[in-house]
Amino acid sequence: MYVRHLQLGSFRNWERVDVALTPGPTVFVGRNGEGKTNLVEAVGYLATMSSHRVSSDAPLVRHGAEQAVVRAALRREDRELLVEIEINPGRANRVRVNRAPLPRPRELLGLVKTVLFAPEDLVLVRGDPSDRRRFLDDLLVSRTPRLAAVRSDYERVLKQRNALLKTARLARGGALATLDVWDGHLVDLGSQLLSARLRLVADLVPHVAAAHAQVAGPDAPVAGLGYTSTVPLAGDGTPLPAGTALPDVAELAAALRERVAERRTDEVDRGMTLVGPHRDDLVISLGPVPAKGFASHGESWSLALALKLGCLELFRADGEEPILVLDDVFATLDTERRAALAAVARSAEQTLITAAVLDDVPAELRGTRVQVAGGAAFVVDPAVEEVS
Ligand SMILES: Nc1ncnc2c1ncn2[C@@H]1O[C@H](COP(=O)(O)OP(=O)(O)OP(=O)(O)O)[C@@H](O)[C@H]1O
Repeated sequence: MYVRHLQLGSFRNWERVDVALTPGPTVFVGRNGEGKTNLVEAVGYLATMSSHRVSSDAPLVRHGAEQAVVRAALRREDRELLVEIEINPGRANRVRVNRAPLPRPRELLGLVKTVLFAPEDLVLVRGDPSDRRRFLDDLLVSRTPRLAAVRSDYERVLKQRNALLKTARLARGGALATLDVWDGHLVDLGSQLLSARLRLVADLVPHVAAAHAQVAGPDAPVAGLGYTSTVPLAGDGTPLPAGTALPDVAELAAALRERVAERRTDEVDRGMTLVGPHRDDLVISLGPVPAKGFASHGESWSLALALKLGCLELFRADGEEPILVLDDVFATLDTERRAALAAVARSAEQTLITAAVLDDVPAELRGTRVQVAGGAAFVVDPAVEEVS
């Protein structure tokens, strides 16, 4: 899949911009603050309907405007796909696909596949569990779009249940009867989400390990993934060996139900839901030790990159070719890692790269260049450049 044309209106610093794109690598180059990342952020938004840099939509709308528009013509095999998104902070976004409005914007999720690697991804290794949960859930939804509803329903149930627990605490247990109903929803949706995450982590393990060996070299310790949960699981938090047998949804639901019952008094005391996938974590390890708190800066970078390249290979194993986005990453990588990433970037159907300094980008990726300057983005014709 590749973006053939990108048009933005009132998105970040762009009042209006139109860029025609081609398959293969494209480098967006320009001085700091010209809007290069904003362009690729919009491409990422097509896939996840969220930004890789901020957690809400408001900063995406140009100062002084009410809404932002992202419009992209994509090509997937021989088919054209036109995606139009109106970003309306504080109100529902509106999405059209091939000019037909989608009843629910989230129906877009899964249609456009991207793998985006950016400096922000260091939080996957060093950040909070919520950063890793978001990574897992975005990937889940992209691979299995029906899980978008499970994810958002779970979040809604959690909110309602937390509100009820707070009331229960204040009213000294008065609202507990209603809590049983919410427990049922929590268990039903939570076990589906948990099961899907465990499956996803198991599927990712071999791809991340292979990508890490490619990026960090064959002598580096093996990168592993595990999952730690508020629901007791066999081997909790330890790296999942390839081919691990996973519990099914019914087993997870029974375990979650039991745990919810055990923690009820604590939950009422604290006025919040203490059990469920919203408290879980993806554990990334390097050899025998967890990466968080142990891995050096360079090792953390390699792991974050391996996670993203693992996603790319996972999509490929599903028969999909996602758009690869590399935002501002080459300048921070050493020679070996640059070469490893360049090899992957060349293999992708489309790779969109941003860089402030062209020389930081490996020469084999510099073919097509979009100069970003003074509120405009224009493709540089190498023939014209040679003459000038
Ligand atoms: N909502 C917004 N409205 C207007 N301008 C914005 C908005 N959000 C961000 N900007 C501006 O967009 C500009 C460009 O941001 P961007 O991160 O894309 O730069 P860049 O070209 O990738 O720079 P760098 O090389 O430093 O990474 C910044 O000057 C920022 O202030």
